[in-house]
Amino acid sequence: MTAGHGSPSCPQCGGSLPRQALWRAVSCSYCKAVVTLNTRWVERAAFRAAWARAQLRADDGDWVTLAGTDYRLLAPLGRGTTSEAWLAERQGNARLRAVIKLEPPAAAGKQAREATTLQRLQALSGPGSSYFSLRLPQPVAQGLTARGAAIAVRAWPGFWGSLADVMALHPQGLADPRHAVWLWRRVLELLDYLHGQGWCHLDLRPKHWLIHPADHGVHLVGWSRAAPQADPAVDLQQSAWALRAALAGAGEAPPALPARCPAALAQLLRRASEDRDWCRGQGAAGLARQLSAAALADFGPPRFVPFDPQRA
Ligand SMILES: Nc1ncnc2c1ncn2[C@@H]1O[C@H](COP(=O)(O)OP(=O)(O)OP(=O)(O)O)[C@@H](O)[C@H]1O
Repeated sequence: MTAGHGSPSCPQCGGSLPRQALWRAVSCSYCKAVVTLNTRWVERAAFRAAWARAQLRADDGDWVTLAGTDYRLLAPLGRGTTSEAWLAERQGNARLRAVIKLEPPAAAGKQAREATTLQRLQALSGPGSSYFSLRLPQPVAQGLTARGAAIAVRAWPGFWGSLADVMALHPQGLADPRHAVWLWRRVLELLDYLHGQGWCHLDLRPKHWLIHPADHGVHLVGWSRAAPQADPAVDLQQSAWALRAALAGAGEAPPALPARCPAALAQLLRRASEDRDWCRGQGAAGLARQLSAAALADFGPPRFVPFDPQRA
């Protein structure tokens, strides 16, 4: 604490300090506290101890080194045909929770494409970009590791599992068709933004829908096939098929909508999944409006229906 141009004073007892306190540590002659007023001064021993802690690598557990940085693998999250997704923690000074997808080395090219796509999606600017950039995967690193090709994205808190995981728990299909409404609405909102920016996802299978039960959120993963200047109606149709499958349950091909799915929602899902030209005419925003109207007709005014993936 300095009083203008006067002599500095001790922040602990208010006693006056020698001027050297402005650039180095001094001992207060009144209260004996070791004090410096230099905000850029760091004690060597404390800095070294902090640096050593940041470099610490426990010997237990699983590790991968990706793009020169160590990641500790914390828990498996899911599996694809040849891939494993892991919750991981980046080590070092800037710790970060990430999801790492490990695949055989031959997938490196596909993962590089996915990383480039994700960077381009994060760089989009326009109405809604700051909001939707948080709902799209944020790439952290990509490259080869000792365990194969890897891509890391920031982890989303609150994620439960994929829609495919929900379906595996419910071979008879979702018991409450009202959940189809928020699931589809979340994806249509994202598609409306994405299509408006000229991009399509092109692989909206249920395993790419990540579910956040508490806030009725859906995040999309699996961006390796995404492309600019494609037909947005493909995404709209695929999203409708994914929901038909979730409502119908396993073993139905093509998924037949069960009797518990009420008329307006069933008719909309049938049309959207089977009529690509109609989807193109509607666009994601048009489908979202149709969904609101169907939900009102079938279930009455909107209300929050808690989603428990175990009992849905
Ligand atoms: N970012 C993520 N966060 C949480 N889980 C994820 C994430 N990415 C993937 N997963 C989990 O891993 C599973 C498999 O992932 P994905 O479908 O992307 O792999 P894949 O089928 O091998 O790859 P691709 O779809 O590119 O062919 C997903 O269903 C999901 O459970």
